[in-house]
Amino acid sequence: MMKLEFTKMQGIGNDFVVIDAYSQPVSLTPDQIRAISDRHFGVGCDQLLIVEHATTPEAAFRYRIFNADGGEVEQCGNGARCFVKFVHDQGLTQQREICVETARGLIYPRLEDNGEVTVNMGPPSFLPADLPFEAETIQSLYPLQLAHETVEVAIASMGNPHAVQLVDNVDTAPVAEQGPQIESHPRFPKRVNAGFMQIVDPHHIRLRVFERGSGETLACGTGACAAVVSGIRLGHLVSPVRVSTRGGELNIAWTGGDSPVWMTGPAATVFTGAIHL
Ligand SMILES: N[C@@H](CCC[C@H](N)C(=O)O)C(=O)O
Repeated sequence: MMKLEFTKMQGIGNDFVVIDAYSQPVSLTPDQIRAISDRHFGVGCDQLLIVEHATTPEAAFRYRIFNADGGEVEQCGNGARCFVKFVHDQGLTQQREICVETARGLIYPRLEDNGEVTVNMGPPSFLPADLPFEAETIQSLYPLQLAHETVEVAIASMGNPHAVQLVDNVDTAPVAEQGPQIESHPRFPKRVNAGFMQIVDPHHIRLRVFERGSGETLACGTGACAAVVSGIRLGHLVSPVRVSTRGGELNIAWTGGDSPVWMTGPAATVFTGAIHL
């Protein structure tokens, strides 16, 4: 039996089990990740994050992201902010601006004086092949056939794939019914995160996200970036945009084109512990 120490963290209610594999070697199987993530039989989290040594000289750390279903994914916005707080609190670095390696390249989070974290999330992509999404042409909205209706989605990659639809009211949006259908729609061969965005005004949206591999979460950082860049591209939003989720608020800024998306928000430690695997 293995005893594994962990830190439980959250970024506006999107919760994480964070493992330090920088100070000692740790390797987990998908079954172990599912067991730790389980809310009844394990610790419980939306994603498990593993902090490791970088494999490239530019980066100070590498961090790997696993959904609660055990699958490894490319990017995680709320996780990136928790990662920065984690490496500071553990004394693994004194640097406030950190170059971090992820499965989809380098990102640059910065710990602000007020304790919030700003992350340069890199530029978005709207190319179907980058999600991937099966489409013949590049469009700003794509019709998607579901079991009982057709919805229109904007697609965006923030390193990980997102399909965002506009809704009149997020409180009554059919997230539980449509979320799983969109997540596993055959036109998204690697599945997708399904966002439901309500425009409040050009600088404010409300958002719910049914996440690939985790179900609906209280917030999704990359989902917030994808929703804002899609809303700007569709002419509904103007940067910067305040994103209200069920777990809290993020600020997202994007000046268009190949410029990076900037995300600012909080990150918090909930408790530390050890689990026997
Ligand atoms: N909660 C995250 C996104 C985590 C990964 C996502 N479920 C995926 O499969 O791409 C965030 O804050 O961005």
